[in-house]
Amino acid sequence: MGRRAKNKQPPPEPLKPVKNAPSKSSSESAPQGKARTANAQTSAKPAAKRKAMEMEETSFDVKRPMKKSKQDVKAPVASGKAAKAQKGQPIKDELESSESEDESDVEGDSDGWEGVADGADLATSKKSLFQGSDSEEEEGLSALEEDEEMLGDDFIQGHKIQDLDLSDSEQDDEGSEEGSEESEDEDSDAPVTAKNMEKRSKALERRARQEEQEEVDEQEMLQKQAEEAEDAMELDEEIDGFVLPSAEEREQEAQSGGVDLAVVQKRIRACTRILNRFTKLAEPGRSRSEYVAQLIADIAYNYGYNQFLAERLFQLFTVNEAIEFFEANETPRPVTIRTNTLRCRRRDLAQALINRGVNLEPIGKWSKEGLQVFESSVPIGATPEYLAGHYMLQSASSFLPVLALDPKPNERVLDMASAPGGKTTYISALMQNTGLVFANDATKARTKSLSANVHRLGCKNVIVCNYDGREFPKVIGGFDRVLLDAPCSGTGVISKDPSVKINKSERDFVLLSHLQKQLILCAIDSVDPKTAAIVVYSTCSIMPEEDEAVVAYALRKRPHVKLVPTGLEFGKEGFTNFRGKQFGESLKLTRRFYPHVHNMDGFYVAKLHVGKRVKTKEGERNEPELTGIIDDEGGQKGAKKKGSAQDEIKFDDEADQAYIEAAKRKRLKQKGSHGATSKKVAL
Ligand SMILES: C[S@@+](CC[C@H](N)C(=O)[O-])C[C@H]1O[C@@H](n2cnc3c(N)ncnc32)[C@H](O)[C@@H]1O
Repeated sequence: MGRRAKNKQPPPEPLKPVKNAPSKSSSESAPQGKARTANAQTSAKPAAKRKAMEMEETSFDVKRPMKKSKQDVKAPVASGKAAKAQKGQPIKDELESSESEDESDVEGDSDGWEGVADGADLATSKKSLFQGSDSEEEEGLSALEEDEEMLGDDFIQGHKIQDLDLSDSEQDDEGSEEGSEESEDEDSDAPVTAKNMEKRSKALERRARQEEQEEVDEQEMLQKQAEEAEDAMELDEEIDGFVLPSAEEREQEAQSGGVDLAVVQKRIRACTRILNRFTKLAEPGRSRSEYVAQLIADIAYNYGYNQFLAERLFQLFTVNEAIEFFEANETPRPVTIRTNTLRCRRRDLAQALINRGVNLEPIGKWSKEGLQVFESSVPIGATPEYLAGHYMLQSASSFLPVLALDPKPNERVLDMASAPGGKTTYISALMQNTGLVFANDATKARTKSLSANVHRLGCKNVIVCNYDGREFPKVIGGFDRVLLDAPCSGTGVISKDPSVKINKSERDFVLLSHLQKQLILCAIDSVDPKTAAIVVYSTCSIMPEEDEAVVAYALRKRPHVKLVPTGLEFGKEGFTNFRGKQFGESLKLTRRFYPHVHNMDGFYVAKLHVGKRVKTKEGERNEPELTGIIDDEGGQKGAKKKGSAQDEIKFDDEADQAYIEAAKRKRLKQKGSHGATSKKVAL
């Protein structure tokens, strides 16, 4: 297939739960140590109807080089099929042949959306999709030359089908038919006349189609129920002779370097089932916590997490949901791009990319700029359109904080931690290149890619700067809006960066949470106190201590700040409490996004309204002390600059007392070894 790349996942369907088609790896064939599907039955098939509806709602007008008749247009509904049809084969044939070609590629095919191929295949595909995303011109140009060679008959044939799917005019026709449906139905008892004959026959056809669909739906439902009952029976049989290992046996197992993955996966299924129906299925005398401990240990082993993180993540969900979450982290999320509206319109970009052999469709009706790429015969990070700044490779979830921020033309906006600039350039575009965007990042090296993106996308209202975010508002303040897309642990993006599975410890979460608390207060203090100002706080972590705990802290420390609705149409409510920690009812207004629910990277978004400042009793601001810059990997990088705003800041939060003590001890120790040099604090 050469440079051809595939991304067969369904698009993000944030409004309805989405289950990823699981990787159907069998324990026999996968290599030892590689994470495997433990609970294939937890994944559901995506519904073709839903996809088709979404596509109709969000499709746009793309020119059709070879227009088809209206009948021809009816058949293809889902772009998974359209993707296959790129080679010019009739869609049905292509689907059939694809099923026989690749057995592992199954779930969802019958719905018109191909399931996800095995993890390794997708990982490779995704890599090739992104090839050249560093904007290396040479690679981009050679890719272009290859592309031009590819634009032959296949391209034109594929194009016909692609266009049919995306046609607006067809949609319009459908729309007008829909609109007249009611009146026709009302008249259905009236005698047939020459005048109403056509309408009546159309109405009958439509009704027949509807009934047919209902029948199909019912059949599918019955089939699903039967499958579930069968699965349940199989599972019950499987756990029939299941004996939970004792603590000693677990210990022995660990010392011997672990057991066969097939055994571990079987145990995961058994423990999940037992925990769901504990009183009926548990062994007498064994406690729930014993099963939970075994399940967490097995999850860590099967999916390759350290025990600490597996446990922390497990605690966020119900048992079944936890398995779905860990499973979802084993497959990449859909590849998405954002149209740079400063340079082009989405439909023109779509047309240009389709002409190059890219199969895509709108991301969903919640975004006017997003496109999901299903398949591409060219590296999506090196097309001429990419190099000309017509789009940004950007994950769907990272659109969300900017949508919540909702920047307006002519405003002054601060993007406090902005490199490499996905959100900055989006903000700039929404402001139509007016006003001012301060794009700051503490890591100098990263400001290079930030500047490059700002230039490539033609953002003329952006100023790039390189400060520790905690130096604001001393550097400059009075902003209308501030985005703090905070440095975080990345627990939401494990499918993208699997190193998170093993390189995070308790200490990282403590340090990050502390830095995030410092940054959010500085973000709040950087807005103009006289105007109705907005701060959006976001992370690509799903850990409450980096999300709700940080926002709750800011609300406590800044009584003039209130949470407001994010304005995002989907997402789960933020936690109001977690494992004994109370965050407050208003935290419901914040939003959580999960890979297994929304088919996006895990993300957290909170929108804060900053009112007039109230002085505390002491007439002082309560702010935490500086610690150091945390880089993307969560490592400590630097320290505060001498004489900066934070020199006077005192930290006084009881909740972090233990942390302060530890920091003091460390500082004293450092002083001992480096003399009196370190007024800079580096923990
Ligand atoms: C999640 S990334 C930001 C991604 C960016 N908003 C985007 O959309 O492309 C977090 C960024 O925070 C920066 N950072 C880390 N510590 C910082 C600090 N103390 N002040 C400002 N930025 C910081 C990192 O260099 C990193 O680029």
